Amino acid sequence: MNFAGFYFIPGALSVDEQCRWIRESLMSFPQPPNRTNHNAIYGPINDLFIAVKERKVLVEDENMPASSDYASNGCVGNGDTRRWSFCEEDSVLLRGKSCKPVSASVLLRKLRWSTLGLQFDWSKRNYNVSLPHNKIPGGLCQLAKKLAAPAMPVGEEFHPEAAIVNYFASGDTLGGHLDDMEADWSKPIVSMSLGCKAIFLLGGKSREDPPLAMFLRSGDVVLMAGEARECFHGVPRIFTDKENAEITALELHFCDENDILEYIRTSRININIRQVF
Ligand SMILES: O=C(O)CCC(=O)C(=O)O
Ligand SMILES: [Fe+2]
Repeated sequence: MNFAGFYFIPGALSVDEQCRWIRESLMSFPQPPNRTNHNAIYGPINDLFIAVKERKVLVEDENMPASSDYASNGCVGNGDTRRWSFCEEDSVLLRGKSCKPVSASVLLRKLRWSTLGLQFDWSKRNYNVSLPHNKIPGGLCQLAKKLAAPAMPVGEEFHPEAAIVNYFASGDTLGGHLDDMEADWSKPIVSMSLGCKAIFLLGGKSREDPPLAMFLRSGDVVLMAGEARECFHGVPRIFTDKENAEITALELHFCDENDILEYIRTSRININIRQVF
């Protein structure tokens, strides 16, 4: 099989870099205008990770009028009716809400993806350039340019325009797929692995081609360019048990940050960065 354009760079990220991008993936990447899998149900959610630390719950408030005034109060909106907000769990019990509150920690556990830069529309499977968005954060942009260099056509520079952050909890998988919504396949996808070890399968151009299996550990980077852009790939398994997760260095780093520590012990984060046009 032809795997030209596939690069596996083990240990490309230092432990400090891994910790930085894990922290950003939890605290800043899910922030609006970036969208997450929770948008479809709750609208944009602000400061999810702070709400986890503060043990808050998200509740629906039918009486809350549609108003941008509420945004500054940490309330969140669904479309143009701002109905969901983080509250203290006790205050919800006192108010006797009919709607079941959802704890911020459950929402964090169920966070499956967030999108940075140009927003990917999963329902239409394309980039929706009309959705509000920020540029890819500067530090991530610089890192992606540096990492992409070996897979770039001579004399060209990688321009990161969009990124998808995948969050894997124990038991989560990513089925075999192609990333074919970008205009220019000669540019690589830069894919960073953080947290628990995973199995990555790199198949061929047909779903029937038997895949090559490899482990991806925290700090490993994969580049997919050229021929490899046309190869099916997926993540059938992550390892969350102590012996196989291989995250001891991360655990030591996060020993004073209990919420991150608890999260990463049973999770994998993948950040993949793309040039769209
Ligand atoms: O999680 C990974 O390593 C791969 C992610 C991926 O293929 C994707 O998001 O398109
Ligand atoms: Fe992919």
